[in-house]
Amino acid sequence: MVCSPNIVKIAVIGGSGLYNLEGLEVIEEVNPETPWGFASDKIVISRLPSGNKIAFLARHGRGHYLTPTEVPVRANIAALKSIGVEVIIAFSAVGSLREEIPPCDFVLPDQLIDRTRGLRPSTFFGEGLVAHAGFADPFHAGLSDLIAKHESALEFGAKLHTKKTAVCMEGPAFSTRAESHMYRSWGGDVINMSALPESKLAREAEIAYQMVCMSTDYDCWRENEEAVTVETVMMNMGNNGKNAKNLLHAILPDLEEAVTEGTLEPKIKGSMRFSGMTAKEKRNPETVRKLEYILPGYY
Ligand SMILES: CSC[C@H]1O[C@H](OP(=O)(O)O)[C@H](O)[C@@H]1O
Ligand SMILES: Nc1ncnc2[nH]cnc12
Repeated sequence: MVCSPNIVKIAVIGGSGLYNLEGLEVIEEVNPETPWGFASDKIVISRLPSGNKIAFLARHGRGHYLTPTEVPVRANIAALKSIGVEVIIAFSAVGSLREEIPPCDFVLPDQLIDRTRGLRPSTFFGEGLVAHAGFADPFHAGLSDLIAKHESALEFGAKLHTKKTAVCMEGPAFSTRAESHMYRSWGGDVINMSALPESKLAREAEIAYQMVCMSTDYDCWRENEEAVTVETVMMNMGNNGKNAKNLLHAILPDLEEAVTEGTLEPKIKGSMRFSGMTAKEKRNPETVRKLEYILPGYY
């Protein structure tokens, strides 16, 4: 029997080098049309040993055909929300801006610097409905703590670093050396092209979101060292992909329990309920209708 997909609470977004979850029984693939279009690829729903389900979405599509700027992030988040997702673990290949984060180490950032350039739709709001999400802490502390407990699942001598700052740049070209030095001076620890608007849209959709960064290179700030290339990134993606799966399999039992029992803190569900600013009579009915898809009954 095919179960209803409408109770998949945990999702994984896979980035560069992580295009599927192996070793799980795939139940079905879904591709809902959201008010913001279709997701990057079909969402693959698998059964966990416990009987619970998990959703997987390849950020750039399976086969990696979307640039970071082209990823339909609103559709991705809305589609996950529509199948019941409450928690997202998002994997991302990152450049390291710190000596102590070598390639193959993992990082759980707790802060974020936005260096995207306004090319990506980055909110579900606007067009006749103004609302503001709290985003002081862009990642989920409870999820981060839960993941950090499983550092020992990492192979190849990889370490897991917590409470770091990620920089999200536009791309697709990598940074200049001057930019890389600037990000270090700003306090950036790792850099990618994917943390935004993904984390922000997850917050607007009331989904608990933690990015798991997998270091692939030292970007281009090290004097007299070769700057990052796709070749460097690919070289380390094999080990990182294996460790991503190791980590995921280690955290899932705790994560399933926390999600089932509703013990993850802080609570994200309900955080948008009083976020709206627009007077009822001034709200655009079309926008209200679209928002019903992610925040039913709120506006
Ligand atoms: C392949 S290097 C640049 C690319 O890698 C990261 O992708 P993802 O976050 O999906 O793993 C980074 O954000 C860039 O998009
Ligand atoms: N150096 C880098 N800059 C931006 N995104 C990246 N993803 C992996 N390495 C990166």
